[in-house]
Amino acid sequence: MASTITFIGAGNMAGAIIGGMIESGFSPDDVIATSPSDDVLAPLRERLGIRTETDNAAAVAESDVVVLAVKPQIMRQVCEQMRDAVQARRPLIVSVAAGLPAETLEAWLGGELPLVRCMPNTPALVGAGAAGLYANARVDADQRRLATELMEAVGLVEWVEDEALLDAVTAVSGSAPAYFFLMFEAMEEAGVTLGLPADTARRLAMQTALGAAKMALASDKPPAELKRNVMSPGGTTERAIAHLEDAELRRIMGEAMTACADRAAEMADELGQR
Ligand SMILES: NC(=O)c1ccc[n+]([C@@H]2O[C@H](COP(=O)([O-])OP(=O)(O)OC[C@H]3O[C@@H](n4cnc5c(N)ncnc54)[C@H](OP(=O)(O)O)[C@@H]3O)[C@@H](O)[C@H]2O)c1
Ligand code: PRO
Repeated sequence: MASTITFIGAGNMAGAIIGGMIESGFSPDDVIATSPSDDVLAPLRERLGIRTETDNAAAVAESDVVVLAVKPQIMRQVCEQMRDAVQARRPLIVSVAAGLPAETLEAWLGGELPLVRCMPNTPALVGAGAAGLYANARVDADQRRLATELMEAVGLVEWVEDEALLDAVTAVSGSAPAYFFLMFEAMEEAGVTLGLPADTARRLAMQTALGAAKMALASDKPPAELKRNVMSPGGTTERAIAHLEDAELRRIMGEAMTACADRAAEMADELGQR
Protein backbone atom coordinates (compact mmCIF):
# COMPACT_ATOMS: atom_id res chain seq x y z
CA MET A 1 0.00 0.00 0.00
CA ALA A 2 1.24 3.52 -0.83
CA SER A 3 2.45 5.70 2.05
CA THR A 4 0.74 9.00 2.82
CA ILE A 5 3.34 11.75 3.11
CA THR A 6 2.52 15.04 4.82
CA PHE A 7 4.61 18.20 4.58
CA ILE A 8 4.24 20.47 7.61
CA GLY A 9 4.95 23.86 6.04
CA ALA A 10 4.46 24.49 2.33
CA GLY A 11 7.22 27.01 1.58
CA ASN A 12 10.23 26.92 -0.76
CA MET A 13 11.77 23.66 0.33
CA ALA A 14 8.51 21.70 0.68
CA GLY A 15 7.25 23.06 -2.66
CA ALA A 16 10.46 21.96 -4.38
CA ILE A 17 10.41 18.45 -2.91
CA ILE A 18 6.68 17.94 -3.59
CA GLY A 19 7.11 19.14 -7.20
CA GLY A 20 9.96 16.67 -7.73
CA MET A 21 8.01 13.83 -6.12
CA ILE A 22 4.99 14.31 -8.40
CA GLU A 23 7.26 14.57 -11.45
CA SER A 24 9.04 11.35 -10.49
CA GLY A 25 5.81 9.38 -10.15
CA PHE A 26 4.46 9.78 -6.59
CA SER A 27 0.66 10.01 -6.69
CA PRO A 28 -0.71 13.46 -5.72
CA ASP A 29 -3.41 11.61 -3.72
CA ASP A 30 -0.67 10.37 -1.35
CA VAL A 31 0.76 13.83 -0.62
CA ILE A 32 -0.63 16.39 1.84
CA ALA A 33 0.80 19.87 2.42
CA THR A 34 -0.14 22.00 5.42
CA SER A 35 0.04 25.70 6.13
CA PRO A 36 -1.89 28.05 8.42
CA SER A 37 -2.96 29.93 5.29
CA ASP A 38 -5.02 28.48 2.45
CA ASP A 39 -3.60 31.26 0.22
CA VAL A 40 -0.26 29.38 0.36
CA LEU A 41 -1.91 26.00 -0.22
CA ALA A 42 -4.29 26.86 -3.09
CA PRO A 43 -1.57 27.27 -5.78
CA LEU A 44 0.04 23.94 -4.76
CA ARG A 45 -3.33 22.21 -4.89
CA GLU A 46 -4.06 23.66 -8.32
CA ARG A 47 -0.58 23.15 -9.81
CA LEU A 48 0.18 19.69 -8.44
CA GLY A 49 -3.21 18.21 -7.55
CA ILE A 50 -2.06 17.28 -4.03
CA ARG A 51 -4.22 17.34 -0.91
CA THR A 52 -3.93 20.25 1.51
CA GLU A 53 -4.86 20.88 5.14
CA THR A 54 -4.68 23.86 7.49
CA ASP A 55 -4.79 21.66 10.62
CA ASN A 56 -1.40 19.95 11.15
CA ALA A 57 -2.70 17.38 13.66
CA ALA A 58 -5.52 16.31 11.31
CA ALA A 59 -3.01 15.72 8.50
CA VAL A 60 -0.62 13.80 10.78
CA ALA A 61 -3.47 11.52 11.90
CA GLU A 62 -3.51 9.86 8.46
CA SER A 63 0.21 10.01 7.59
CA ASP A 64 2.94 7.39 7.33
CA VAL A 65 5.64 10.05 6.80
CA VAL A 66 5.65 13.59 8.22
CA VAL A 67 8.16 16.01 6.70
CA LEU A 68 8.94 18.95 9.02
CA ALA A 69 9.52 21.90 6.67
CA VAL A 70 8.89 25.02 8.77
CA LYS A 71 11.61 27.45 9.86
CA PRO A 72 13.75 26.22 12.78
CA GLN A 73 12.69 29.21 14.89
CA ILE A 74 9.03 28.09 15.03
CA MET A 75 9.66 24.33 15.00
CA ARG A 76 9.22 23.80 18.75
CA GLN A 77 5.77 25.39 18.81
CA VAL A 78 4.68 23.51 15.66
CA CYS A 79 5.93 20.15 17.03
CA GLU A 80 4.38 20.61 20.45
CA GLN A 81 0.99 21.44 18.91
CA MET A 82 0.88 18.15 17.02
CA ARG A 83 2.67 15.86 19.51
CA ASP A 84 -0.47 13.92 20.54
CA ALA A 85 -1.34 13.18 16.92
CA VAL A 86 2.26 12.16 16.21
CA GLN A 87 2.49 9.86 19.23
CA ALA A 88 -0.87 8.26 18.36
CA ARG A 89 0.19 7.58 14.74
CA ARG A 90 4.02 7.18 15.14
CA PRO A 91 4.91 8.04 11.50
CA LEU A 92 8.42 8.35 10.12
CA ILE A 93 9.53 11.94 10.79
CA VAL A 94 11.76 13.62 8.20
CA SER A 95 13.13 17.02 9.24
CA VAL A 96 14.69 19.37 6.70
CA ALA A 97 15.31 22.05 9.36
CA ALA A 98 18.85 23.35 9.68
CA GLY A 99 20.53 22.76 13.02
CA LEU A 100 17.83 21.02 15.06
CA PRO A 101 19.10 17.71 16.51
CA ALA A 102 17.08 14.50 16.17
CA GLU A 103 16.82 14.08 19.97
CA THR A 104 15.45 17.59 20.42
CA LEU A 105 12.82 17.05 17.73
CA GLU A 106 11.82 13.73 19.32
CA ALA A 107 11.50 15.44 22.71
CA TRP A 108 9.32 18.22 21.24
CA LEU A 109 7.19 15.54 19.53
CA GLY A 110 6.64 13.69 22.80
CA GLY A 111 9.30 10.93 22.81
CA GLU A 112 11.13 8.34 20.76
CA LEU A 113 10.24 8.19 17.06
CA PRO A 114 11.85 6.97 13.84
CA LEU A 115 13.43 10.19 12.57
CA VAL A 116 15.51 11.15 9.53
CA ARG A 117 17.31 14.48 9.48
CA CYS A 118 17.95 15.90 6.06
CA MET A 119 20.08 18.86 4.95
CA PRO A 120 18.88 19.75 1.43
CA ASN A 121 19.78 22.76 -0.73
CA THR A 122 17.81 25.18 -2.91
CA PRO A 123 18.81 23.73 -6.33
CA ALA A 124 16.18 21.15 -5.33
CA LEU A 125 13.83 23.78 -6.84
CA VAL A 126 15.14 22.83 -10.30
CA GLY A 127 15.57 19.12 -9.57
CA ALA A 128 19.33 19.48 -9.10
CA GLY A 129 19.56 19.42 -5.32
CA ALA A 130 22.12 17.69 -3.11
CA ALA A 131 21.07 16.42 0.29
CA GLY A 132 22.78 14.75 3.25
CA LEU A 133 20.58 12.40 5.31
CA TYR A 134 20.98 10.90 8.79
CA ALA A 135 18.68 8.25 10.33
CA ASN A 136 18.32 7.61 14.05
CA ALA A 137 18.38 4.04 15.38
CA ARG A 138 14.59 3.70 15.18
CA VAL A 139 14.41 4.07 11.37
CA ASP A 140 13.97 0.71 9.60
CA ALA A 141 15.24 -0.28 6.14
CA ASP A 142 11.91 0.44 4.38
CA GLN A 143 11.72 3.89 5.96
CA ARG A 144 15.30 4.60 4.91
CA ARG A 145 14.42 3.61 1.35
CA LEU A 146 11.36 5.84 1.40
CA ALA A 147 13.37 8.84 2.68
CA THR A 148 15.93 8.21 -0.06
CA GLU A 149 13.16 8.10 -2.71
CA LEU A 150 11.66 11.36 -1.41
CA MET A 151 14.90 13.29 -1.63
CA GLU A 152 16.13 11.62 -4.83
CA ALA A 153 13.03 13.13 -6.46
CA VAL A 154 14.89 16.46 -6.35
CA GLY A 155 18.54 15.44 -6.67
CA LEU A 156 21.50 13.59 -5.17
CA VAL A 157 21.26 11.84 -1.78
CA GLU A 158 24.20 10.97 0.48
CA TRP A 159 23.68 9.24 3.85
CA VAL A 160 25.91 10.01 6.84
CA GLU A 161 26.07 7.67 9.82
CA ASP A 162 27.08 10.32 12.39
CA GLU A 163 24.53 13.09 12.99
CA ALA A 164 27.29 15.64 13.69
CA LEU A 165 28.41 15.25 10.07
CA LEU A 166 25.24 17.06 8.94
CA ASP A 167 27.07 20.26 10.00
CA ALA A 168 29.75 19.39 7.45
CA VAL A 169 27.04 18.65 4.86
CA THR A 170 25.61 22.12 5.57
CA ALA A 171 29.03 23.60 4.79
CA VAL A 172 29.63 21.51 1.65
CA SER A 173 26.16 21.60 0.05
CA GLY A 174 23.35 23.09 2.19
CA SER A 175 24.79 26.63 2.24
CA ALA A 176 27.04 26.15 -0.77
CA PRO A 177 24.74 27.39 -3.55
CA ALA A 178 25.36 30.85 -2.05
CA TYR A 179 29.16 30.44 -2.47
CA PHE A 180 28.66 29.83 -6.19
CA PHE A 181 26.22 32.74 -6.51
CA LEU A 182 28.88 34.96 -4.92
CA MET A 183 31.38 33.63 -7.45
CA PHE A 184 28.94 34.51 -10.27
CA GLU A 185 28.63 38.06 -8.89
CA ALA A 186 32.42 38.40 -8.74
CA MET A 187 32.91 36.95 -12.25
CA GLU A 188 30.23 39.22 -13.71
CA GLU A 189 31.82 42.29 -12.07
CA ALA A 190 35.25 41.32 -13.35
CA GLY A 191 33.84 40.62 -16.84
CA VAL A 192 32.30 44.10 -16.91
CA THR A 193 35.61 45.64 -15.79
CA LEU A 194 37.20 43.82 -18.72
CA GLY A 195 34.66 45.38 -21.11
CA LEU A 196 31.84 42.80 -21.51
CA PRO A 197 28.16 43.70 -21.14
CA ALA A 198 26.95 42.50 -17.71
CA ASP A 199 24.38 40.02 -19.07
CA THR A 200 26.94 38.49 -21.45
CA ALA A 201 29.44 38.04 -18.61
CA ARG A 202 26.73 36.58 -16.36
CA ARG A 203 25.53 34.04 -18.94
CA LEU A 204 29.09 32.98 -19.83
CA ALA A 205 30.02 32.52 -16.17
CA MET A 206 26.89 30.52 -15.32
CA GLN A 207 27.06 28.27 -18.38
CA THR A 208 30.73 27.63 -17.61
CA ALA A 209 29.90 26.60 -14.05
CA LEU A 210 27.17 24.27 -15.34
CA GLY A 211 29.54 22.79 -17.92
CA ALA A 212 32.37 22.35 -15.42
CA ALA A 213 30.08 20.60 -12.92
CA LYS A 214 28.59 18.31 -15.61
CA MET A 215 32.04 17.49 -16.95
CA ALA A 216 33.48 16.74 -13.50
CA LEU A 217 30.47 14.55 -12.59
CA ALA A 218 30.77 12.61 -15.86
CA SER A 219 34.54 12.14 -15.59
CA ASP A 220 36.51 9.56 -13.62
CA LYS A 221 39.40 12.03 -13.42
CA PRO A 222 39.87 14.08 -10.23
CA PRO A 223 39.20 17.85 -10.42
CA ALA A 224 42.94 18.55 -10.13
CA GLU A 225 43.53 16.71 -13.42
CA LEU A 226 40.60 18.39 -15.18
CA LYS A 227 42.05 21.70 -14.00
CA ARG A 228 45.49 20.84 -15.35
CA ASN A 229 43.88 19.96 -18.72
CA VAL A 230 42.66 23.58 -19.01
CA MET A 231 46.07 25.00 -18.08
CA SER A 232 48.39 25.26 -21.08
CA PRO A 233 51.99 25.73 -19.85
CA GLY A 234 52.77 29.43 -19.79
CA GLY A 235 49.17 30.20 -20.81
CA THR A 236 46.26 32.24 -19.49
CA THR A 237 44.67 29.80 -17.05
CA GLU A 238 48.01 29.09 -15.36
CA ARG A 239 48.29 32.82 -14.63
CA ALA A 240 44.76 33.03 -13.19
CA ILE A 241 45.13 29.89 -11.05
CA ALA A 242 48.51 31.04 -9.73
CA HIS A 243 46.82 34.26 -8.63
CA LEU A 244 44.02 32.36 -6.84
CA GLU A 245 46.54 30.06 -5.12
CA ASP A 246 48.75 33.01 -4.08
CA ALA A 247 45.66 34.69 -2.65
CA GLU A 248 45.09 31.47 -0.66
CA LEU A 249 41.64 30.64 -2.00
CA ARG A 250 41.91 27.15 -0.43
CA ARG A 251 42.55 28.61 3.03
CA ILE A 252 39.70 31.12 2.60
CA MET A 253 37.26 28.35 1.53
CA GLY A 254 38.37 26.19 4.45
CA GLU A 255 37.80 29.01 6.93
CA ALA A 256 34.42 29.96 5.42
CA MET A 257 33.20 26.36 5.51
CA THR A 258 34.44 25.85 9.07
CA ALA A 259 32.55 29.02 10.07
CA CYS A 260 29.45 27.58 8.38
CA ALA A 261 29.68 24.21 10.14
CA ASP A 262 30.40 25.94 13.48
CA ARG A 263 27.29 28.09 13.04
CA ALA A 264 25.19 24.97 12.35
CA ALA A 265 26.42 23.49 15.65
CA GLU A 266 25.78 26.80 17.44
CA MET A 267 22.21 26.92 16.05
CA ALA A 268 21.62 23.44 17.45
CA ASP A 269 22.57 24.81 20.90
CA GLU A 270 20.52 28.00 20.51
CA LEU A 271 17.37 26.50 19.02
CA GLY A 272 17.60 22.99 20.35
CA GLN A 273 17.11 23.81 24.07
CA ARG A 274 14.57 21.32 25.34
N1 LIG B 1 16.13 27.62 2.09
C1 LIG B 1 17.23 26.89 2.19
O1 LIG B 1 18.30 27.12 1.57
C2 LIG B 1 17.24 25.69 3.08
C3 LIG B 1 18.25 24.74 2.93
C4 LIG B 1 18.25 23.65 3.78
C5 LIG B 1 17.26 23.51 4.74
N2 LIG B 1 16.28 24.47 4.83
C6 LIG B 1 15.26 24.28 5.87
O2 LIG B 1 13.98 24.10 5.27
C7 LIG B 1 12.98 24.56 6.18
C8 LIG B 1 11.98 25.40 5.41
O3 LIG B 1 12.68 26.46 4.80
P1 LIG B 1 12.05 27.25 3.58
O4 LIG B 1 13.15 28.00 2.96
O5 LIG B 1 11.19 26.33 2.77
O6 LIG B 1 11.08 28.27 4.41
P2 LIG B 1 9.73 28.94 3.98
O7 LIG B 1 9.68 29.14 2.51
O8 LIG B 1 9.52 30.11 4.89
O9 LIG B 1 8.63 27.83 4.34
C9 LIG B 1 8.13 27.59 5.61
C10 LIG B 1 6.62 27.54 5.52
O10 LIG B 1 6.07 27.14 6.78
C11 LIG B 1 4.85 27.82 6.94
N3 LIG B 1 4.38 27.77 8.32
C12 LIG B 1 4.52 28.68 9.32
N4 LIG B 1 3.91 28.24 10.44
C13 LIG B 1 3.36 27.03 10.16
C14 LIG B 1 2.57 26.08 10.88
N5 LIG B 1 2.24 26.28 12.16
N6 LIG B 1 2.17 24.95 10.25
C15 LIG B 1 2.50 24.72 8.95
N7 LIG B 1 3.23 25.59 8.21
C16 LIG B 1 3.65 26.71 8.80
C17 LIG B 1 5.18 29.21 6.47
O11 LIG B 1 4.00 29.93 6.22
P3 LIG B 1 4.05 31.57 6.39
O12 LIG B 1 5.05 32.06 5.41
O13 LIG B 1 2.62 31.94 6.08
O14 LIG B 1 4.46 31.82 7.82
C18 LIG B 1 5.99 28.91 5.20
O15 LIG B 1 5.15 28.79 4.07
C19 LIG B 1 13.70 25.32 7.29
O16 LIG B 1 13.66 24.57 8.48
C20 LIG B 1 15.13 25.47 6.79
O17 LIG B 1 16.09 25.38 7.83
C21 LIG B 1 16.21 25.53 4.02
N1 PRO C 1 20.16 27.91 4.39
C1 PRO C 1 20.02 27.77 5.83
C2 PRO C 1 20.87 28.80 6.56
O1 PRO C 1 21.51 29.63 5.93
C3 PRO C 1 20.49 26.38 6.13
C4 PRO C 1 21.31 25.94 4.96
C5 PRO C 1 20.95 26.85 3.83
O2 PRO C 1 20.88 28.80 7.78
